[in-house]
Amino acid sequence: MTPAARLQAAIDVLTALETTAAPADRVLREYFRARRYAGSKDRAAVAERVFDCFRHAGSYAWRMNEASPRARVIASLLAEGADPADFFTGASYAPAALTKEEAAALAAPPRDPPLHVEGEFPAFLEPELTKAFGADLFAEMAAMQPRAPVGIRVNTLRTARETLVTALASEGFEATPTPHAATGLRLDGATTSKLSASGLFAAGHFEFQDEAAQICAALCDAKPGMRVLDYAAGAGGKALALAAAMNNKGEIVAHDIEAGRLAMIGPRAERAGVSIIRTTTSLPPVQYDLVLLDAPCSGTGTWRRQPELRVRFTPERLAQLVALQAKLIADASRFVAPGGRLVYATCSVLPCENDEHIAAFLGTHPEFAPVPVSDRETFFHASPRRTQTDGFFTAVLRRST
Ligand SMILES: C[S@@+](CC[C@H](N)C(=O)[O-])C[C@H]1O[C@@H](n2cnc3c(N)ncnc32)[C@H](O)[C@@H]1O
Repeated sequence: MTPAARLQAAIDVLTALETTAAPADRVLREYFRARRYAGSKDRAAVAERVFDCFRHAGSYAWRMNEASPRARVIASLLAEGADPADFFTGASYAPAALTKEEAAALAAPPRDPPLHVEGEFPAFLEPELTKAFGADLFAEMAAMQPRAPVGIRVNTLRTARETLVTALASEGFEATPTPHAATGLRLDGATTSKLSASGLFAAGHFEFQDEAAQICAALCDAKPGMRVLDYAAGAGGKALALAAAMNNKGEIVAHDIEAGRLAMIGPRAERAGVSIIRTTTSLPPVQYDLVLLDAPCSGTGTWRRQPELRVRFTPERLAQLVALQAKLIADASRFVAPGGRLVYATCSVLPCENDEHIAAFLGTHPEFAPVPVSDRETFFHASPRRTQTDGFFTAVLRRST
């Protein structure tokens, strides 16, 4: 593909993403499956451009007075010091020549951007993000821009962290132990597709999981022999981490509203050597030592990995999620036995999805009290800037009676 054809491909993919809720990497895969002539360098260049246009969606649209995929791709060229007119020529496979309006926008001097454009976040989130980060807002938003490193969780049922570091090195992967999670490794230069092709992955020596999610699993303090309910287990990322912490002894009930997600747990558990997880979409009224609610959320903590979420998120979706989370906390809490713990977690950095829910829940459920996560913090607040992980929240609550 010519450089100009790659730009047209990026415009096509960004346009397709305007009418689907599918993740950007899946849409990219489908786009190139139908275009076998594109080589790996073409695919990488188009993907890089698409993600860049999501990471900088606000400032690119501001620069061009227009948020269309084409306008954002033009602005992305400008940002890298190229002249868009050299590529937007209308030649075969190249994007159509610049319009008069586009040329005028490019010629105009840059205007001072408003706060949300400078911080590259949706305007409606400004109050929430300001509440979350205060004076650090811009620094926090800047830390959410670069691509995240690959994070893996060492499966201690199969191997030890040091052993896996050595084994990965022999396959050409450089892995560094994570500072906070005892089971974590960080691989700055690797890709998930290369790592998942490794025999070590097939043999269940590791799972893909960011350090923040591993810290959340550690805060659950799951012990061998416990009875555990993972109330929104999805494909089982946390349930598998809990099973390893429990040394595969005890019982984990993995519950979710979506049977399709739960179905992914079986093969993952088998690979990991885990036999204590049972999946279900309906729960009898039985109580557990530990109930984890890893709630559906905005995913604002994962913007580094899924930059398209910045553009796709709406006030209506946030309101729906907040209402659902409040209901799920109350629902999940009924399954906690006296003396047991409820752990609430999200990969969101917004107080309305995190601390505010817990404050409201504690106000109406005096039988629950927080168990501080450290000497400094009652609840765990992670962010790329604070903890060099994804953004994440965890609250641990103990039930007295
Ligand atoms: C953040 S994801 C869970 C991720 C999972 N714990 C992991 O570590 O891989 C949230 C899950 O909540 C589930 N969910 C949404 N509404 C639900 C409900 N009413 N009851 C139970 N689960 C629900 C979704 O299907 C989704 O799998």
